[in-house]
Amino acid sequence: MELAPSSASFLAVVVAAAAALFLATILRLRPRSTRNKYRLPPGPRPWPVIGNLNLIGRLPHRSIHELSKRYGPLMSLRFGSFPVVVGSSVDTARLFLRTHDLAFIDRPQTAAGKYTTYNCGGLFYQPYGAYWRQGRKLCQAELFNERRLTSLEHVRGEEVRAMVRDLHAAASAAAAGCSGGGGGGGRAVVALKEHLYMVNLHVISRMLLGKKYIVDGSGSPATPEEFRWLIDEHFFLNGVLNVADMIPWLSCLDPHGYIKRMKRSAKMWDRFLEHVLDEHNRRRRREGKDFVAMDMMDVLLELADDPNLEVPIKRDNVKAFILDLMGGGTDTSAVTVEWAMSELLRNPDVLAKATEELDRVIGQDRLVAERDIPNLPYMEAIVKETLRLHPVAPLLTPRLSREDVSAGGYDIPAGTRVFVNTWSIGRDPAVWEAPMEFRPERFVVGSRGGGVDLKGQHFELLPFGSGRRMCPGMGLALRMVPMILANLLHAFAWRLPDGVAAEELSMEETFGITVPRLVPLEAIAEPKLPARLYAGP
Ligand code: HEM
Repeated sequence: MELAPSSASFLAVVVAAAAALFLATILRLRPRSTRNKYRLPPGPRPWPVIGNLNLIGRLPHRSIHELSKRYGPLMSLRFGSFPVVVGSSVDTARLFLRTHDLAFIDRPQTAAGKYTTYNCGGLFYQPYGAYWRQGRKLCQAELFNERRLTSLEHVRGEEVRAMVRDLHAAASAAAAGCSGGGGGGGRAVVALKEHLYMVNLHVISRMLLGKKYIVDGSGSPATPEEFRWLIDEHFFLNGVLNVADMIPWLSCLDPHGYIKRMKRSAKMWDRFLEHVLDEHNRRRRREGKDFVAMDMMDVLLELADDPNLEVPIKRDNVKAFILDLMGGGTDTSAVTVEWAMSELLRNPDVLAKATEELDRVIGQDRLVAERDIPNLPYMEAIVKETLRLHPVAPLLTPRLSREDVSAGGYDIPAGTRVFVNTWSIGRDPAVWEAPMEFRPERFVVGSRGGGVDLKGQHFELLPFGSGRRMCPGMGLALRMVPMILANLLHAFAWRLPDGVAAEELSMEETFGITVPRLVPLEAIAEPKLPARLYAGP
């Protein structure tokens, strides 16, 4: 939800003009009735037209965190025409996501949903109802159940080994001065995020589409670079605070140019998805009666032909579904591992302990396999600690109340946008000792947080949300993130480029639907295992 500086000044002009023009009328027409009829949670007084948008900065979770300190853990805001409620404590998170789960299960419909996901045709923007339930069931049955995930362990193993191979090649090239090295004094400086994107993209691509589509020379309509840009753009546009969503009469002006960008990104996605869909349809036609569905796209296309389906699936729904899952499966885990590596490079003691655990459990003559993860408790604690301080979606993703609800002594009217600030909860000194310190030890069995998991049952740690709408990809993410991280640490010795002190490493964030590092992490990777282990799958 970022307001770019130029857009912000344009917004200021529009808003000032609008406010001046409409002030008198609006003040008369202001929804006093809402305030009178409902006992809303406390919050700052909204301005006409803009509501409290003037209080929300470049990083909304931080602005909202500051406001919550003043107005309390259950707070009312107004974004343009829409009422907003924010929960910033364990108790309010429980109210929204467990006690009243069904009342807050919808999502607001936005321009991004309309333009970038086939008119909200996938899972993410879908209102609660038969179609959404059918989609979630399908995900569980075809992709994310334990049996299916286990059967695809070899796919994840191969792609992680390929990532280690590619990183080794990039590090060697950088060390030899052949590519974007520099700053490492002849050492191997690598841009980690690119590798993290690709490993996640390849895994989700093989799971959904049966093969890797985004590889050079594959005939795909998008190159790896274009696709990475497309995913970044998609996540930015779907998280951005688009003022036109909040002040509907501004939407025809498209004040920030976001809608134009959404249409452009949608076109590129569509070209890619049509290519994949056509390829799948050709095999179906070729194989006729012998056709067997091999991947999620096949399953969806078969369902699209099924006249008995509870809610019909159309071609655009197939594409929207795949798009939501490809986006969800690529960016989130990459962002998490990049934050984990940033924290480890800032905390050499933690890095040393993680390395010691890997050396002891895995040894020096193999890479880490998925089945090793349960034997690496410190690694698991690092993942939890990373997601506590750097939840990928700090405000979860916006929910919408379907009915009037009384919660925590206040009223929350139907149609209110609801956020849970997990970023605040992760920093709450009433919940966490020394909350600003990166201390995985707090999650090790026997310590106070030893029993806290991140699967939506413990409201102090909710990176995947909780309740019926929580992340369906959690099982995959909890396999990918520790597996990638463990192999990065086991296969390479890492340090910051020469001249960058640990305490100087920037930890600035940028905001979209996920919150990645503002500046991609660059670090020196030195191989430390026998050469044959870098040969790839
Ligand atoms: C570290 C990794 C991940 C994190 C932290 C994460 C987090 C989240 C969160 C917070 C939500 C919103 C939940 C809510 O509204 O309460 C969500 C929704 C979603 N996630 Fe994830 N996610 C991750 C990985 C994945 C993966 C790997 C996939 C798919 C392959 C995925 C697919 C989705 C989808 C489709 C939704 C929308 C579900 C719906 O609205 O019904 N996510 N995720």
